[in-house]
Amino acid sequence: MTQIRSISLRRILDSRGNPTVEADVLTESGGFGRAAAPSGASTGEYEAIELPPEEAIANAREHAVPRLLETFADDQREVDAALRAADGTDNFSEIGANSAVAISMAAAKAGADVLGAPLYQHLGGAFRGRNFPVPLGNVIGGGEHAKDATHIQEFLSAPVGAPSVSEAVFANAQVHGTIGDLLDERGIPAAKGDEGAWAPAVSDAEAFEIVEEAVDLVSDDLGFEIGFGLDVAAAELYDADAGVYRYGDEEKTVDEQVEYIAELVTEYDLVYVEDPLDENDYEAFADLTDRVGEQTLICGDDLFVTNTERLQDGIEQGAANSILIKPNQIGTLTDAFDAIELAVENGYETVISHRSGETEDTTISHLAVATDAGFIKTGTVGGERTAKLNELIRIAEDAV
Ligand SMILES: O=C(O)[C@@H](CO)OP(=O)(O)O
Ligand SMILES: [Mg+2]
Repeated sequence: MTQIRSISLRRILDSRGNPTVEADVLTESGGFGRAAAPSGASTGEYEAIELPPEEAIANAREHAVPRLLETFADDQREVDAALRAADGTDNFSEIGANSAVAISMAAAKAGADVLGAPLYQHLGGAFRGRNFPVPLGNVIGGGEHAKDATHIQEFLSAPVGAPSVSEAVFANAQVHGTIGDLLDERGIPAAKGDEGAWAPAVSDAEAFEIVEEAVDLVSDDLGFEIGFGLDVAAAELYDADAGVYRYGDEEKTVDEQVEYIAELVTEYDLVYVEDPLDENDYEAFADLTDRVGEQTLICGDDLFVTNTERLQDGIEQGAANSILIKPNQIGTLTDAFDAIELAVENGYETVISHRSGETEDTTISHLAVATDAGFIKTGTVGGERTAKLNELIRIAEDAV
């Protein structure tokens, strides 16, 4: 029997040292699942609401747990519908998206446990694809993830030519290490940001130079293609009152920003550009996609927030050609699956992603394999990042 017998919720630490919600789900027959909510720093305006963990836990215990005890852990849609019904709002502001996503993911793991299947198999089923995602590895970053570093939030190594997941994961680590050496040679001290990427006090232009050199060196050494991409997180740079993007003292109009990104795509052969424009500017996203969408992936993170309605608007307007999927942005695995399905139907690439505040939870690795995602963005080094990368390596070994 997969009926849920009990749900325990507790506060645990995330990678920034902040409290977050962990859920344990136990079924009647002894199936067990445990999952924890991640947390963003550069959060999108339209994300589901994360409540202070104590409040989220108290509200979920009162409103959601009694309903969930009538559901079955292997019926993910039923579990997630019960979470939505218990919350009663569009954005999980009653029980908190942090409680919701932790319970949703823990229930999926309990369902898999009862069936004796790995999570990727339970979620993906017999007809899932046979591809593995390319890991996008954050190697230099700043923005909201590190003070006094680059304006662009993330420079992402993308080993698109790697023959296997394992080689791709190690390639990203080598790019990260090589950048450490290059910074050393230039006498640039660098601490690390929230996701383990180097956070040197260099200009964006110098970061481009260093990342390009590092991916070329590692690509030559390993003998397969490694490109790179960006998460601009442009909503954080955008000054809505003035209608300009601010890079420190320098500013760019919307048209200049589109031009700047299009030039970067061509100059560096970027394989991926996330949130190059503000989260409310579908039109500029469409303009940029029109210009460079054949050459690269233009990905909506804060733009779409894993939300099917916002993605539908983007599809209609031709804004972006890929979507970042973060289950905690929307609150449940069902909602994340629906967003993936809509994206795939419309030819949008999917990129499954971690948050800057993370735990050892590895659900996103399974989600990426289950849904045949083209990419997974989950950092390069640091225990909460390697937990997901190492799980990906294990899944690849298991799935052959
Ligand atoms: O912007 C992003 O894509 C994420 C993850 O890299 O950052 P955060 O979790 O802070 O929103
Ligand atoms: Mg982002």
